[in-house]
Amino acid sequence: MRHDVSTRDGYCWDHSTPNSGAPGAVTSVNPTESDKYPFPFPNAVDPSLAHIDAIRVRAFKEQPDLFLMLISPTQGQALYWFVTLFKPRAILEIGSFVGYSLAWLAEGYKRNLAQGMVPPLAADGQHPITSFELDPMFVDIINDNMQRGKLDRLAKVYQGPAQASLENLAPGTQYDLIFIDADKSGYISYYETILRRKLLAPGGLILCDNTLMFNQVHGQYPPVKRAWDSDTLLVDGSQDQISPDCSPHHIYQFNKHVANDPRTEQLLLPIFDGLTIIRVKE
Ligand SMILES: C[S@@+](CC[C@H](N)C(=O)[O-])C[C@H]1O[C@@H](n2cnc3c(N)ncnc32)[C@H](O)[C@@H]1O
Repeated sequence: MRHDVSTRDGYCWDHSTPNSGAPGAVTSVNPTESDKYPFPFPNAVDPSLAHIDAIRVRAFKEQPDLFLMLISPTQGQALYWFVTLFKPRAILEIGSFVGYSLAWLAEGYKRNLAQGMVPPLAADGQHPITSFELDPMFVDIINDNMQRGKLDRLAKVYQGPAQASLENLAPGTQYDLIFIDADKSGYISYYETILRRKLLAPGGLILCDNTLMFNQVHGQYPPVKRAWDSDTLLVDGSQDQISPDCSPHHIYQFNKHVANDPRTEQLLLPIFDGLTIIRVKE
């Protein structure tokens, strides 16, 4: 399975395809090209965190058609850095799939715990990291992956539609870091609910994935030959126009919504498929 997005779309494509089955073992998207032009930077992923790749390898084996729903290893490391830099006490993820990004968040939290940078785990068993996932089958896989990685005491996944889960959070619940990576049609609503319900703690950050949507959200999202729908991962080469129902359109609307919102400020980091950081203006 090859994904040659890098050359066509001009991306720094770090979502190489695992194929050996060994955690951390990845092959480049285009071995010929990378042999000719070796990547001139240090390893994208800290080798001491390579064990997290076991989740990616497993997803590639068990859900090959959905594999590209995962954030990339570099993005995973970016999440880890956010957690270890900002030391959030409570984290929320919206859209978990098999728990790959969740594992990066949890590993960051684990490091903060070990260094005494966050309070010890609550005696009542409460988890510092909460994640929402719609698909019950994925919830089972996430639980298994969290147990395998010994992260199950840190992160708990709740099954159900994220909008309802957000509405059901107890009044006063707040998170220092919220990562949004579920259905793109829900982004504006999740963002608005977070602000309306004051779910973001003072000084907190919202991170949103896929805000470049594979180069399809620039300007007026010009016609493309390839349409990406993140919910089904459908690649439809016959499409000349992006449909108003598809993910690039939703992300375009979301980016515009956030850019025009005087309550917040944002920064789009062009890591993999775009990661937007949002904070409330003080
Ligand atoms: C892009 S994947 C998440 C990938 C994950 N963050 C990672 O990188 O490891 C999006 C996930 O959101 C879930 N999802 C879609 N619609 C949802 C909804 N309305 N509520 C909760 N989860 C939803 C999908 O089932 C899918 O597992």
